[in-house]
Amino acid sequence: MEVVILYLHSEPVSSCTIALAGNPNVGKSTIFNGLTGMHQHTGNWSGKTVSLATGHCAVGKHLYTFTDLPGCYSLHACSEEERLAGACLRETAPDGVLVICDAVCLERNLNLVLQILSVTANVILCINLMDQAAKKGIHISCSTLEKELHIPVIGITARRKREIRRLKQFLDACMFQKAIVPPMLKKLSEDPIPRAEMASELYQKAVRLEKPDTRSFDGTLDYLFTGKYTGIFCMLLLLLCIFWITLLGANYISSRLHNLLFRLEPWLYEQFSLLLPEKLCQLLIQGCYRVTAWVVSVMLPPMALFFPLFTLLEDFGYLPRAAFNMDCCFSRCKACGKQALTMLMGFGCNAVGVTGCRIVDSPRERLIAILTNSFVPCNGRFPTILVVLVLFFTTKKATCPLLHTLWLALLLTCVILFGVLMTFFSSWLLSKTVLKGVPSSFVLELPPYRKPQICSVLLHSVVHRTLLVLTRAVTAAIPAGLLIWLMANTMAGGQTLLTRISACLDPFARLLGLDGTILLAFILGIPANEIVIPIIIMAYTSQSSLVDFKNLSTLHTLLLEQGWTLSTAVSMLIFSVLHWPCATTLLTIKKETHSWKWTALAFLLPTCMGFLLCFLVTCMFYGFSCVYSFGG
Ligand SMILES: Nc1nc2c(ncn2[C@@H]2O[C@H](COP(=O)(O)OP(=O)(O)OP(=O)(O)O)[C@@H](O)[C@H]2O)c(=O)[nH]1
Ligand SMILES: [Mg+2]
Repeated sequence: MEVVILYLHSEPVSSCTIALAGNPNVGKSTIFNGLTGMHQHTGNWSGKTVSLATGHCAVGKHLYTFTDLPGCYSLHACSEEERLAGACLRETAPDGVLVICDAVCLERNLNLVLQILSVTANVILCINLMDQAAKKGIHISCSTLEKELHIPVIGITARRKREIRRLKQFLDACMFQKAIVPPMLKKLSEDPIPRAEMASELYQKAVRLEKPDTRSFDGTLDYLFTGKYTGIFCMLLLLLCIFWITLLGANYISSRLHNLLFRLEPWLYEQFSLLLPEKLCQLLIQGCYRVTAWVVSVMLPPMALFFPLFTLLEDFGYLPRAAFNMDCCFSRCKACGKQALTMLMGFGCNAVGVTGCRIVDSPRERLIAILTNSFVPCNGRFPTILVVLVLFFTTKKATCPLLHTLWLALLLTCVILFGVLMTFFSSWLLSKTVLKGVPSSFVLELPPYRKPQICSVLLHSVVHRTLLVLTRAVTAAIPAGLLIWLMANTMAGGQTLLTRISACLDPFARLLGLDGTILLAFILGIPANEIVIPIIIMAYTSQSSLVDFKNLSTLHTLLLEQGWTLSTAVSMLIFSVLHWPCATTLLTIKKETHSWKWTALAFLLPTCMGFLLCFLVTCMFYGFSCVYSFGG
């Protein structure tokens, strides 16, 4: 067969659309972010991108619109992501398709390239991860592939900025040249068996292996991280380390930030009082500002540390190994092992975890994953859990701060494990009742370990992820602060409105080992969980606005005065893990399930379980106290 490469020059147009397609985890979103300056989620595991994202970039005289597609192994829709990617390529017919391949496993990736060629000829092939291939002694000849496939081919390392610039220039040079794919090649690409043979043939021609890939390092790590006994142990150890480092750092930053923000308050009050009436000043400063300052000082430091540490593990390729370790537990609950990944995403933010459930293919299992995502506490619930742990489960005078934080991290790990166990239990419960069915089989790809990009992880996690969550929390805190202030300052029948509502809720809350104020704080905390503790403090104090307790022991005394006991603290911990999801998560659940019925179940399931467990624990404490007093 005579090979003729023919690029037809078409009329230059000022704008064009390019879809980024490829197998999962080959660096499509990394390239998309590099080209458009956007911040799509990247990480070393398959299936992060679950919906289409669009971004723009100008090169020379042309404006390009890029679409980041979910990763797919084939265009024949087996999963929701594959259906979405296939539909985008076939139906929206972009001006060009930039197919990204992983240089380390090119043969498998070429199969999709050939399949895309049977749909469109406007294909540009980008072989990414050339740095990883070079490390493994894999040499790829782009010119051979160009000659064989009749399309432009470029090899890059997307993590390097200059390589992205090179890709832009390359795209601009090729986009307005139309490649003619020989009909023979197109025809062969349509049939799966000849296509696989052709992919293998192409691979043999274009790839030269310098040394055999022994993978000893990856093998040893996998032996540890996925071993029958060592896997779970390593997982717990890593979780403990993450919490320990987070708590150590957060303690220090939090207290400094707290001092700074609360020192600023009198000055702000003075400035505002020059311009506004006194009541309005109180509303703005003692209402909005105090709650916001609390949320920022308590929430920002742990998030700014937890997110980067978690992302480093994600970038390294650990997350799918953790999912692998938890797979058998999920399959025993008749749920999908991929749910472990969405559960891990839920630690950062339950709303993100719920959207991530799109990676679960079976609709039944996806619903289970969505409904149980809020059983693991998100970052917003950590402050409440931490305050209770510090006040009721640690010694007041810590001789060694390092050990004290380690003990606290251990307790926090136990609370998280409780959340994980409840996820297993509720998944099992759902699969035995409203969502009966057999667990589907699925393939979870364990990616190779990759060195994390420390700088970009820090930048991405701190600047984008942390600020995003914080902005959301602050947006909820400001109106909540306003509402709390108004309730605490509106008198009804000789009592403040806040006190009256707490009194109404009190009898029911007592059954759960809590009190009316705590229950009200959780209800008012629906917009953002992190404002629960500030509301409790405010309601407990006789002052008309949120107090700034100078240190935690002042708070401890305040809580003891209000009748808090060990039973209250345990119920508080249980209820912090098991209660309704926040407003953002509920809206996301509605968006994902398109059903108010499932959204209501997502609200009721953790709430009812929380009520039940709190009630049982309270009965137990009551029983113990009766026996003790009888014995005494
Ligand atoms: N070493 C190295 N790592 C890279 C390169 N390009 C991407 N990565 C890493 O590969 C991982 C996957 O990148 P993503 O951009 O999330 O991949 P994706 O194809 O969008 O993945 P899905 O959305 O899950 O299909 C990330 O950890 C990136 O940091 C590269 O050129 N070299
Ligand atoms: Mg992606």
